[in-house]
Amino acid sequence: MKQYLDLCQRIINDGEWVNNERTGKRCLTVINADLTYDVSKGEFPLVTTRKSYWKSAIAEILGYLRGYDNAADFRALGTKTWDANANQNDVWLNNPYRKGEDDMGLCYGAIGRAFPKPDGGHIDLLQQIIDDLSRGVDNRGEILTFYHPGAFHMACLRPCMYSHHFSLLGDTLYLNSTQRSCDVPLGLNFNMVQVYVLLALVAQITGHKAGQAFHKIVNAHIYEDQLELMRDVQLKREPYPLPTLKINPEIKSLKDIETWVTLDDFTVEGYQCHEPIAYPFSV
Ligand SMILES: Nc1nc(=O)c2c([nH]1)NC[C@@H]1CN(c3ccc(C(=O)N[C@@H](CCC(=O)O)C(=O)O)cc3)CN21
Ligand SMILES: O=c1ccn([C@H]2C[C@H](O)[C@@H](COP(=O)(O)O)O2)c(=O)[nH]1
Repeated sequence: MKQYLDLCQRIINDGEWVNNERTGKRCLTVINADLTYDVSKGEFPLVTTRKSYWKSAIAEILGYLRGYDNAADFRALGTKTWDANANQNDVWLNNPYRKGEDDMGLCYGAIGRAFPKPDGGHIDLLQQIIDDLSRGVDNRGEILTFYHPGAFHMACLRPCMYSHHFSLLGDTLYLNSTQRSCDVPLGLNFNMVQVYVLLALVAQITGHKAGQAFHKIVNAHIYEDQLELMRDVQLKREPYPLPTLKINPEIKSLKDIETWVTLDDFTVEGYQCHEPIAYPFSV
């Protein structure tokens, strides 16, 4: 929690104003932040200085792991977070590749579960990683990437947290996740939860202990219409102790994640938080 609040404060103290063409808004911006979550110690990084919708965050990462490319599928899992990007952005609405209502196009899991090969066909990057890790192999390139510049024109948004690199040391699994662009008041709330859950889940289904997750953020920003709420409300609050996350131990394979896992398989214990803050969202 401290590392999150420190980053927010750093943006306010040292950030520079940058015009963003896509959203038409200015963002107070810093470059480079490194956050660490110790999954082995159960340090679940849930923001306590406002109500944080952790179920929505877990639904997003489950949808990515399932290879979803449609906001309706994300809603069925329990999150509306893709509705706006799929259905309210004029550039995407006028894109000839958009397949209709709720389509997100070729991004996130739609790439990671079926990465197009230059010589034809696809690779299921996640399945390959799970297979390797399950037999104790780390080939030093266990990288789940959602980043495919050749598909950007066929997607509603480029992936923000675009790479997840798993490593095995003995029987402990580590994760390095990289994010190119980060909406600190809204997105990062979710992204911290997602990095933690990704390591915990993959460790569980591949039969390893979870170690640390390292989260690298390149462009960390606060939109101009979010600044006052962050500076004058959220940062004035004292954080509470971190809660803990429990994952159903019956989740044992990628197939389980793809077929029957729901948000009921995740519980958060001891979550004490301040009042919600409704930050404006930029489409
Ligand atoms: N500008 C922007 N920021 C983001 O964080 C973001 C995008 N766009 N587009 C793609 C995804 C969608 N994500 C989202 C979208 C909406 C919320 C949001 O509205 N959160 C509210 C309510 C959450 C709820 O009720 O489930 C929040 O208070 O956290 C958060 C993350 C993260 N990403
Ligand atoms: O997981 C996510 C997804 C998106 N974001 C934020 C970061 C930016 O504010 C926007 C994306 O805009 P770009 O113009 O494509 O950078 O969404 C996030 O923080 N976390």
